[in-house]
Amino acid sequence: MRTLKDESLLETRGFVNGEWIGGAATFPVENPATGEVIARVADLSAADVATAIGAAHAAKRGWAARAGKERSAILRRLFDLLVENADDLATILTAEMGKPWAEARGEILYGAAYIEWFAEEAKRVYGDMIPGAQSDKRMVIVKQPVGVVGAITPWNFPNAMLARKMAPALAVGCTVVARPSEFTPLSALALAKLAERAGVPAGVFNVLPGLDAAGMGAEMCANPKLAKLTFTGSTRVGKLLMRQGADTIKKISLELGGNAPFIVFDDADVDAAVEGAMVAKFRNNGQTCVCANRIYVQAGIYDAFAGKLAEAMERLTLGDGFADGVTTGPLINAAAVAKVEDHLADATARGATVLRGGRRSGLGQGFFEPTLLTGVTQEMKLAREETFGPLAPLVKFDTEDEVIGWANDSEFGLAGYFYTSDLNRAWRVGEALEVGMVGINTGAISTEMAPFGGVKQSGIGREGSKYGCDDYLEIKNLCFGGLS
Ligand SMILES: NC(=O)C1=CN([C@@H]2O[C@H](COP(=O)(O)OP(=O)(O)OC[C@H]3O[C@@H](n4cnc5c(N)ncnc54)[C@H](O)[C@@H]3O)[C@@H](O)[C@H]2O)C=CC1
Ligand SMILES: O=C(O)[C@H](O)CS(=O)(=O)O
Repeated sequence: MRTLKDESLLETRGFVNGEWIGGAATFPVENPATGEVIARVADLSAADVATAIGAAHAAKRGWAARAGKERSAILRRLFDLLVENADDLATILTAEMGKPWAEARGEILYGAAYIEWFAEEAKRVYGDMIPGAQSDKRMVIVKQPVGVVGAITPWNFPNAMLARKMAPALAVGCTVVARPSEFTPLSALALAKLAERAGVPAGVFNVLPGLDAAGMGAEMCANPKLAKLTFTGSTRVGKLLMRQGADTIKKISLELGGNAPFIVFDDADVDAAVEGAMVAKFRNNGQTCVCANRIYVQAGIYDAFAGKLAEAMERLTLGDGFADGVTTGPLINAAAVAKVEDHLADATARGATVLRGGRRSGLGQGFFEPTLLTGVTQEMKLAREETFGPLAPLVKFDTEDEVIGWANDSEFGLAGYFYTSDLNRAWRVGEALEVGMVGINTGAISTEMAPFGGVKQSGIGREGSKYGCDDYLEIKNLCFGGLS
């Protein structure tokens, strides 16, 4: 790994109640581009999670009692530290996750933007005053932090997905026990290191790496001192956590899998649609939950779009994320490559044609060539399941009604995209797509300023935006009577 300006940011211990602690053992973190072990990290346990929840529970009263402006100032300092250390944080992120360094640095700034946003929201947790139902009554509606929050996060955005959770939680006065993906714990531990430096008090933000994901998650779901669980990851695990939390009626926020349709109508600006598809499909090497998973192109422009997209894909340069000029890194692991190959094999066996790519790269185990497929149909796996990799499947359609029916024919409903020059169609299709977020003539929809989340089996709740604190607050009615 590249040398860090501040080597202390490469932290391998867990952070519990303001202390850096080791585990009974350690586990390796590998660079997905090279297979090199870049660090061995403390393998904490479900028992350690219980200890951390106890510490977070003990800390919550004092943290909630601080003025929002005080919490705001600490989060603002954390934002400043993230920006100041963005280069080192990007190096750590690229080393453990594989995305190109420039994209990793962009993620650090994206995660920091959530912290900046909620540093401001910390000062705006407003309530209401309701006139009494009787003349001697007045009702004051206050919003209070839910308490201890468990956060379980994925490997594909190891900084931003945790920042998107801990920022609103801390802003409103909650405390957090976080468990990052075993593939990418270092970015979360570096965030904890900077949170400590920013003045986040002991017990308020805890980060516990560990291999026993199931046991650590089960402890969060069962522990009565934990009020809420927030999870980003697969729909499979989200369903499991929801079931496990039922016994204690855990409040839950879920950011789960996607299967985004990307629709190009005959009246679209084809060049703009191609650029949008390059962003929506190949950002993070196709490893985002809002990636275009299906690309529907209307018959009149199908051949033109396919040819231009194939040409644009030549700009993608596969390689080690630390190498200059690389736009596309490795997939996270062998299982991810196997899923891409499974979807590709199923599609070609059912009649799809590989226009470009279609095989592993000679660069190493995690590298797969960005692939363009034509002749794809709804029956193929890659139209029904989330590929989470660099497959661009083109499906030809004839009418608007037909493509909306296909786009909505999914148990997922996170994001969708379409290109058109017809304003009436923009409203019709935007309102018809059964998703939480729609890109209209753009492939880039993610920002801290807008609510992020989905419908159907893509999740519950929204992250970011002026709505982003709601999931961390309870509403209480203070009813004053006997007034004269
Ligand atoms: N909606 C969204 O914002 C996002 C959704 N995702 C989805 O996540 C998936 C890819 O990310 P992965 O990390 O592979 O997902 P994953 O669901 O396998 O893992 C996510 C996290 O859950 C943990 N985990 C796994 N099994 C668990 C269990 N039984 N109990 C508790 N925790 C458990 C993992 O260690 C990891 O930290 C894709 O489906 C993708 O769509 C990923 C990022 C964002
Ligand atoms: O897929 C994810 O992990 C992120 O939610 C994608 S985004 O927020 O960068 O769009």
